[in-house]
Formats: sequence, structure tokens, C-alpha cells
Amino acid sequence: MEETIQEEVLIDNLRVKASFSSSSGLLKWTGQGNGSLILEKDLLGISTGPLTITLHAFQLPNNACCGDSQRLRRDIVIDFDLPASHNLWHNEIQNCLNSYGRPKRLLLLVNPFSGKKGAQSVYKAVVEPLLKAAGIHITLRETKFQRHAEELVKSLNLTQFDGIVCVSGDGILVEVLNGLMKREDWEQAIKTPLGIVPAGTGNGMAKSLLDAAGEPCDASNATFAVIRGHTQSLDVAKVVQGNVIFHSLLLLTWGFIADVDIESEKFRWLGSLRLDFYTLLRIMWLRHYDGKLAYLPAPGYEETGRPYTGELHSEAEVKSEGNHSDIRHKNGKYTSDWRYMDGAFIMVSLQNVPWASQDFLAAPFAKVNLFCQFSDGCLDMIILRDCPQWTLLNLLMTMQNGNSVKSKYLEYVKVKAFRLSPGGRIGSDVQGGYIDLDGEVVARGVGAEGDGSKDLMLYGPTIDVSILRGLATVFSPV
Ligand SMILES: Nc1ncnc2c1ncn2[C@@H]1O[C@H](COP(=O)(O)OP(=O)(O)OP(=O)(O)O)[C@@H](O)[C@H]1O
Repeated sequence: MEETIQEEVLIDNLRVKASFSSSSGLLKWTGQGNGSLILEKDLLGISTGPLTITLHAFQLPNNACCGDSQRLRRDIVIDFDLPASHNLWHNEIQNCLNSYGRPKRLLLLVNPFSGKKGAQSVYKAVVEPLLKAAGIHITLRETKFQRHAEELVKSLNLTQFDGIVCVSGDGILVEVLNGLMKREDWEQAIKTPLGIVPAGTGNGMAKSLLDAAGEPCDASNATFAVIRGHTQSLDVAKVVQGNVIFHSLLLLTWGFIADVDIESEKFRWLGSLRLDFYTLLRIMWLRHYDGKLAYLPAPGYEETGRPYTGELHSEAEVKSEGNHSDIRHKNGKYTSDWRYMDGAFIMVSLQNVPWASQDFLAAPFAKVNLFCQFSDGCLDMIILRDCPQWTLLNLLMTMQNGNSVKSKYLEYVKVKAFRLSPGGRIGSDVQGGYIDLDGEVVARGVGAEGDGSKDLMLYGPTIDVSILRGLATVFSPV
């Protein structure tokens, strides 16, 4: 088979000399008009008529210089004089596209309740037209209630799909993960590539993936990443309390951030000001929490905290001995590679990816590895124990660019496993705060706001976090 084909054709009604290289996927043309595109980078898909091929392109403009340029949708129509030429070009271009292994059948989960209830319009205006231009067969499901996405994927025939894409906030993606992990065939099921198109409030995962590739976080770039079909592996955090297991992709947070996130709900009428307003309130009346935590430090962080001497021995420890073999009794003495810290804490947070939400770079060191993958087998633990109130305000204002982690008040430790026993609010009758996992409250202390009857876990007993390295697969823009 020829590597490069050439032909005089009409492109958008202009007579040009076109060439296509099947090895590089480069199509270029010169003559009355000129232009070029690289199939892998610039093409959604093709459609064909009797003597025409239409290229559905999605290209950066020629003058694009920095990372915030938008790709433009454009259809390029090639007219051939002879059926034989048309067939040859169609086969060459189609074979080249097929060789990229792009997804052909996708399950789309749209949460109409995400963010400002705009996920449906994001789907209609951005996602669907791009997927259709790529020739992808779409199965569309709208989530109807909380955990619906989890229910759906638990019983789904996964062989019908090349991936599951959530048009939502991070919550639906996490529900899908937990649904897959609850299946009997979870070891196979969890290999299903997952996509996320940002349409929620937080969008930390979409931002982390796109930002790592130098792309703006928006629905069209996220959809194109799915269409191109590149995937990367992603660490999953397994969070355990007794018999309860929750799989997390983004973060666990306790203290200041969880308090603001959850208690500011009652100020929703303030719109986007609600978080700023409640943050100020919480700084003025700063809370400190009692509590204990232990962790297995990643290399380079062994000197942080204090040696662990069994302060957090729990039933969970015995049960998870396999994962946590570093904690053991030897000749009646405690030996451990684990480290230990105790309260008072203003905030404790564990991050899997850098961006906690679209405008909050919580863990700038949760970097991708050489292959641009978030699968280093570590979580980034961020601790704030004490801090003057004005400094805290300043810290929070610099969180957008990640500079806050340079503060001497923040401890930043990469960990391979983590255990937390959250305690009560110091100087208050309220017995505790909230444990927030991926944006959902999973446990709250007695006296904390809200009805905790449906919370997954209890506040107080230890919560164990281990890392399932690179277990999940996500569509990736790189
Ligand atoms: N039809 C529905 N009605 C109400 N809630 C729903 C519906 N479908 C899904 N949900 C729930 O909506 C919650 C938020 O979903 P998602 O993460 O997509 O949006 P979000 O705007 O980022 O969320 P949040 O405002 O909680 O950060 C999830 O807990 C999910 O279970």
C-alpha cells in the first residue's frame, strides 16, 4: 500500500493539489486554497457521499499561540472526479482513523441536577454535536436521583460500551466508580474507560486532567479527549470503616474546608458569594478539632510527624493487616514505618489529583508522572494546625494558583496509606465536624448540621484509606 497519496481535487470548491500520508496522518493541500490537518489531533470523523468526503475537523486556529485558544468546528468537503480516487482516499483516511482505536459506542450519563442545572444544555449544545460528528453511537441516560448512576452501572452490560462518560460534576463520576467496584466482575469492569465532561459545581477531575495537558477546562476539550480515545490509569483511594467501603477519586477533607463546603449550603441564596461569605465567617470564628491521624509516608517524607506507636490501633487495622503490613508487633514492641500526628487541627485534607475544584489548586505537587498519569500510588496530605486568622485568609486567597502550600503553616506530606480518628470541636459542645469524601458528607459528629441518618460512616471510629494504584482508567487529553 502506498504511504502517501496525491490527487488534484476540489476542497471547499477550490481546485487544489492534495496529499495524504497514512503513516503521519497528515493531509495537506495547496493551490487556489491551502491548508492542512493531522487526523489524530484535528479530526473528529468523516462522512462520505458518492464522490465526496466530508472531514469533520476540530482544529486550533492557525494563529493559536497559548494554551487558552479554542478549537473550531469546521467541515471540509473534498470532491473527487473519479470513483476510484474517491474510494482510495476514503479507505486510506478511514483506515488511518481506525488505527487510533477510538471509542465507537459510549454510554452518556447526564445529571440534570449538576451545577446550575445546566448539564442537559451542555450535552445538547456541545457534547452531542461533537460525538455525532465523530460517528460515535450514543446511549443516553439521565440520572433521576442520588446514586442512580451507581445503580445503573452495577447492572449494566459493559460489553456494549467502549466507555462511560459523565456530563456532570465529580459526584456522578464517583458514583460510577463505586458502581463498577460493587459488581461481581469488578476486576474487569473497572477497566472500562471513564470520561468526565465538566458541567457541575466542582469539576476537579476534568480540570486536573485537562490542565495537565495544558488545555482549558471546558466541555468541548473534555469531549474531544473522549473522542480521541487516549486513556490513562488513575489511582483509586479505598476508604474503609468497619464493613463500609467507599472508593474515592478526588479527596477526603475534614475541618475547615468541609465545614465551609457543607454549612454554606444554607446560604445558597447568595449565589457564588456563598463560599466567600461563609469562609470569612469561619475565619472570624475559627474552629479547631481534636483528633489523631497516622500515615505511611512516601519516600522523602519519613521525617514528618512523630513515630507511630499504635495510638490508632483499631479493628480496621487488624482487618487490613494485608495492606498495612508496616504496622506490626515484634517481641511485644510496636515497630512501624508509619508516622503519627494529633490535634488540634484546623484542617486535614487528602488529595488524589491537583485540583479540588475548577478554581482550587489544593495539591500542586500531586503531579502527573513521566507519562502524564495520575497513578503514583500516593495521596497528598495537607494539614493546617494553627494559623493567624489574617494569614489564613491570605492562604485561602492564594489557593487558586497553588502558592498557599508554600506557607509555613501548612504541612504537605505525600502518603501511601492514611488513618484518621476525628474528634470533637475544641471549646464547643458540638461533638464533631464532617468527613467529606469527593464532595459528599460520609460522616458527621453529634451536633453538626444536617440529618446524618443516611451518612455512610460514623464520626469518631477510625477511617482507613489505602491506595489502589492505577486501578481506574480515564479518557485523557494527553
Ligand atoms: N435527577 C437528580 N436529582 C437530584 N439529584 C441528582 C439527580 N441525579 C443525580 N443527582 C445527585 O446530584 C449530586 C451532584 O451531582 P454532580 O456531582 O454531578 O453535580 P455538582 O453540581 O458538581 O454537585 P455539587 O453541587 O454537590 O458539588 C450527586 O450526589 C447525584 O447523586
